[in-house]
Amino acid sequence: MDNVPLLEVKNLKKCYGDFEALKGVSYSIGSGQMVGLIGPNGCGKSTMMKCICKIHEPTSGEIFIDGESTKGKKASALAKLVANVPAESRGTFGMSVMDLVMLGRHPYVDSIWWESDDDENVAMDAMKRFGLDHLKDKQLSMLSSGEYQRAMIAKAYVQSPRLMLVDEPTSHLDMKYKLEVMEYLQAMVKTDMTILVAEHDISLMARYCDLCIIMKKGEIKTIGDPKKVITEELIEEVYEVDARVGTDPDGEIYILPKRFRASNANKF
Ligand SMILES: Nc1ncnc2c1ncn2[C@@H]1O[C@H](COP(=O)(O)OP(=O)(O)OP(=O)(O)O)[C@@H](O)[C@H]1O
Repeated sequence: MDNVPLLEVKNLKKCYGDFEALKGVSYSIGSGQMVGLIGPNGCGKSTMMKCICKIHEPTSGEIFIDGESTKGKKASALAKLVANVPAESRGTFGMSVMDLVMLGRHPYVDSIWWESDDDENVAMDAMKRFGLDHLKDKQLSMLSSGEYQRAMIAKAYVQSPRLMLVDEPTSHLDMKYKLEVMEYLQAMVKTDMTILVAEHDISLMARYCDLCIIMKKGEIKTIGDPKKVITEELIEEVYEVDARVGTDPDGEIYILPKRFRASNANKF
């Protein structure tokens, strides 16, 4: 099924009561791509991800992953296709890094037996890949934000999904760990996984994404190569700020916000 998109979203609508958070969104993306979901706070990025992994049921529309509709799919079957890394919100329960990563194997675990040695080997391999082996027994509550983010991504990785959804992975991280997380995501994309990542750091997205989906108020404004579609005009239209979009000597673009004209702070 070579021509089947890895993810196809067809006329997706999601309402919370009377409020339309997604207003009939359609797009498709291929496999082995890093796709950035970009847009202002509240534009519907997390809602989109929650509909794709069925944390929320869409109000209408349909989603296909690798040609299979998510409608009526059991959670365990869906979890073999799509893994979700939510925005950081730590539970306070006393789970270790190993416990968390092993949770990612649950779609593969027989309902009667506990995880097998194979599951444990997969988890250990993931912890090595993500530089977590020395933290195996550490409580999640004691991890730095960078370590926690790597642990969450390792948990999603051991699900062996075709599609990984990653919501604001770098929001608590310094510049070094932002780059590190993006490098890990890029390494997984090279194994033919598709990653849909929602992020507010547009310069980072422009650098790492093959494609970006720019949203505003529950709709898609544009989809395309970030180096082509991210312009000063687009930033002004979507974010209502003046910004400079420049190109560095390596050909990477960067975005420098300058002014929010309609800010209430002006009346302060
Ligand atoms: N469970 C919910 N019940 C009611 N309204 C919701 C719910 N979840 C989200 N919303 C609303 O839907 C809109 C989209 O929210 P969503 O979290 O998808 O935005 P977002 O683009 O991910 O924002 P951010 O960048 O701030 O994370 C917002 O107006 C939000 O208040």
